[in-house]
Amino acid sequence: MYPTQPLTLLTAQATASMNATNFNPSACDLATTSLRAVFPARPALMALSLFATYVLSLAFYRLFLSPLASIPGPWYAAVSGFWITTHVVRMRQCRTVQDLFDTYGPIVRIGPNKIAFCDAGTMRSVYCVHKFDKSAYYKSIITNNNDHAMTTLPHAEHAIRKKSYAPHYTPANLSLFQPELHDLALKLTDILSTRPSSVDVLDLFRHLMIDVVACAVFGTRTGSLDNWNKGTRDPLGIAVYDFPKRGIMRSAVPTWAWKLVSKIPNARFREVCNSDSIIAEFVGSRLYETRANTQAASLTTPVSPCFPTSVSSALDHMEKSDLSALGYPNGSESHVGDEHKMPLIQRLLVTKAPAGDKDHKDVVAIDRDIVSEAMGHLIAGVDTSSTSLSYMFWELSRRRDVMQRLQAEIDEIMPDPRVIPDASVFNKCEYLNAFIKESLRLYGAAPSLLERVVPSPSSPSRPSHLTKPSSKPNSRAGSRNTSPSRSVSPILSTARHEEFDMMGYALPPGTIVATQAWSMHRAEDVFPSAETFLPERWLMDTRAEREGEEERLARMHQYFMPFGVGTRLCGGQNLAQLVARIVVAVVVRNCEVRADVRETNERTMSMRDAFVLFPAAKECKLAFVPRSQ
Ligand code: HEM
Repeated sequence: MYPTQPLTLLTAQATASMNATNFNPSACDLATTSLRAVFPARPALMALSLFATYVLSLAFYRLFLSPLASIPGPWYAAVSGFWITTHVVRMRQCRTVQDLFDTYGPIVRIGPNKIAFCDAGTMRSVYCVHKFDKSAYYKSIITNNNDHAMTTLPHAEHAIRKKSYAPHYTPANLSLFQPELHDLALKLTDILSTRPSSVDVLDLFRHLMIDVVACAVFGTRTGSLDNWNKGTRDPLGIAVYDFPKRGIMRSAVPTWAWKLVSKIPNARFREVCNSDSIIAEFVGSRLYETRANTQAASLTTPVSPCFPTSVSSALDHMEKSDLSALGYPNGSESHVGDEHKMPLIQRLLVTKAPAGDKDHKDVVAIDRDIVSEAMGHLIAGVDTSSTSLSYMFWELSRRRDVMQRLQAEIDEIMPDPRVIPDASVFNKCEYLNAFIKESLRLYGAAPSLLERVVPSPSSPSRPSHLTKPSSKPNSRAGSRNTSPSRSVSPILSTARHEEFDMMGYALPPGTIVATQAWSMHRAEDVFPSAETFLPERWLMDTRAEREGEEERLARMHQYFMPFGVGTRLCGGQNLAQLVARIVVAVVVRNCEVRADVRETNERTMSMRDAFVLFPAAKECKLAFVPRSQ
């Protein structure tokens, strides 16, 4: 939109001036002659100066005339997206945006068309109340050439997807997978306590998470943890690790060139390029197995009418023929309180599979959709959880006080170090939960800008109550709240029928707006000594006045967004938290954690961000010593 505007302006001005003077061919000849005098037979020079004029006028427009011109921020960020891109490439965007907040206040222009803000009220408005669509940025993590929940940009389309998978991740449904999670946690502890030297837990936890997600999503054991332990190559693990790199390359290379690039004769490079198809092949096989098994089961075994509440509601709209073809009883036969464990992929088949003799094309499209959705969960769940777990254990290795307090609490609820309590017991462990929250505050694995787009008046996602006509165009919508106080809750209202008032500034449709957990979690007035790891901050101080304490904790929760916020909240957050509780509890019950500062220290663990967080050294080496029981 913006790039064309200065040119249009220039053309309009040129036409106007031609109309204003009586057009005279001899004057025109004169102009051509003088142009020739300046650019004697040098079309390249002429093109160059036209281009320079275009660039300068564009910069001038963005800096002084754009509707975003009055928003604070460095001039070079307003002029071009190049500056912020350099920080993205250096994997330091989160810190850079934080520096801008420190310098310019809670709303900053970080690109010609991009605004970052750090304010709890505005965050709620954008993500929860008005539910702006996601920006095209998310398309870089598309899987299997198809959308999944994370990459579906329009809010309305996303809501349909979410409905199909969300019941799977309720705490009640996830609790059915506890036996497998307990097995994996004990296997992990055995591996850790028998290693004579330090291990790279980032890599180890990645393998653990592949097993975890595979069990909850595909209902299968991939043996990734075993492969890691035996030093066997793990193709799925490698593909999941490679996928983000492929995404970056894929978004940088045009589609026509991608086929050539992915044929570059280097085995490792081709493996990275093919990571998407390797994962798709694995997930596709699981889907066909699941369908075959459920169809066979319907013919051989009388199926018990057992679905948990959440599943029965998902089944309500299914036709009887759909359900029986897949081996399930129809929705009316299921009843509340029954429990039937099914992996996500099976659930998606139930909710998305077409009735009996649907067109082959429909089946192919639905299968592709299920495969991409399941792949999306694998990609979203593995690196995020393994990074967070790695930082948790790194903190434990250097904070004896935290480790001791945690061990005291866990020893109480786990008298037998090999018997893991139910999730409901962990939910009541105050210090364990405070420890996990504090870890997610400082080391939440997705601390980056969650980009959304100000909708246009015609957008189907645009809430109707946001189209009230009012004040002047191209001006600030009202006086800016210059106070950095984050307790203000600036409800978005419309300045003109196509503009939004964000913290006193009118933003036109198409503006990209975002906040980042990195900054929300480091707001000093909400989290005093924000850079210090203090699990205690999440506990009620019994010596202080109760009302004040409740207010303090509520405010911290308003700013706490490690899993995002609003309708696009992390789909797997309950699984991530369940796994974190089990793994932390089992490991601290069985082992002490140590770090050799020569291999793991502040420098190697310094945070880098490429949407997902990771340590600078891309590894986290820790040693685990069995505790004397
Ligand atoms: C510590 C671990 C995790 C963190 C910090 C995390 C963080 C996030 C964040 C911040 C988002 C929102 C992105 C946005 O608004 O743009 C998100 C989305 C998502 N995450 Fe997670 N995640 C974690 C683990 C998992 C796990 C274990 C799974 C599943 C197995 C998962 C599945 C998803 C899905 C499906 C979405 C897209 C949700 C939607 O738009 O419907 N995540 N995650």
